[in-house]
Amino acid sequence: MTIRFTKMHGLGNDFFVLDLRAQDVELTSERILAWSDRHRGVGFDQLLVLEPATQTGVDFKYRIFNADGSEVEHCGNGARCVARFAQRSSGQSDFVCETARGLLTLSVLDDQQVKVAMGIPTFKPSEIPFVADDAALNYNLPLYPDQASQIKVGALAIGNPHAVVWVSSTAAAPVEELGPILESHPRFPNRVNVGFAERVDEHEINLRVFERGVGETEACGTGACAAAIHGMLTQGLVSPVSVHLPGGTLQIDWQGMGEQVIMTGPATFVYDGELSE
Ligand SMILES: N[C@H](CCC[C@H](N)C(=O)O)C(=O)O
Repeated sequence: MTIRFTKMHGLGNDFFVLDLRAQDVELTSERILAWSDRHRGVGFDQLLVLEPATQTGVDFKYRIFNADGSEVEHCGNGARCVARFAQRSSGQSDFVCETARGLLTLSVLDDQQVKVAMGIPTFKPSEIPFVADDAALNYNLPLYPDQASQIKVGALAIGNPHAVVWVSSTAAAPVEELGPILESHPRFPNRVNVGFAERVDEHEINLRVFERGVGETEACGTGACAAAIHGMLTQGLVSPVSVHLPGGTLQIDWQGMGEQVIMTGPATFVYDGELSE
């Protein structure tokens, strides 16, 4: 059989876009892992799947799988890419898509940047999920079972779980060392995306993200939202916040608790491909 896909990226966070509204392909772990392999397959950080909408007033369903095959709740860079992907075939510029954790509103702007209403962030431990008696802006997390060393983290969810660590320099941040430890920390029962953020000024931060199920990526849209939001609450950041990631910059707007967080940034087509299986 021939499987049609499109390679895209959001600031270097790269995707395999599969439109199952137009073809019938069974998604198995074996297939996802084979496709994500950067040496034997196509290679990607996430697989983005479009499926027919299951509710009225929605344009399509949007599912996300990490390179390790895990299905997850949200992908911000991916949302911008599926908006431009859907625009290419429909001519529409505004979409409502359903995800595992709710509805997203996507708008392709005249300059081909994409604006996404990413949902309402939560700090409730049970909704992240994160093991804690009460919600707090920061937690002192023992890094190892011996409790010898602790690290101060913020914990919140943008549909998907995020830990935020503030550092003096993202360039010198221990991403490779602490990323995997925090990603699989027992206090995050579903694992977690780990952001290392540096405050530049009240409207700018630098950010590197060790993503759950992938490792460090060039950019992370939900991670940018999580760091900007946490920074507005604890680092004196003021909306809008420009988040500088290794792959480029995203703009994050947020007006406070209970409000949608809005992300704006690019989405890029790389090529259309076919796999024969
Ligand atoms: N690794 C994430 C999913 C992709 C998020 C990221 N690529 C984005 O742009 O938000 C997770 O396991 O929740």
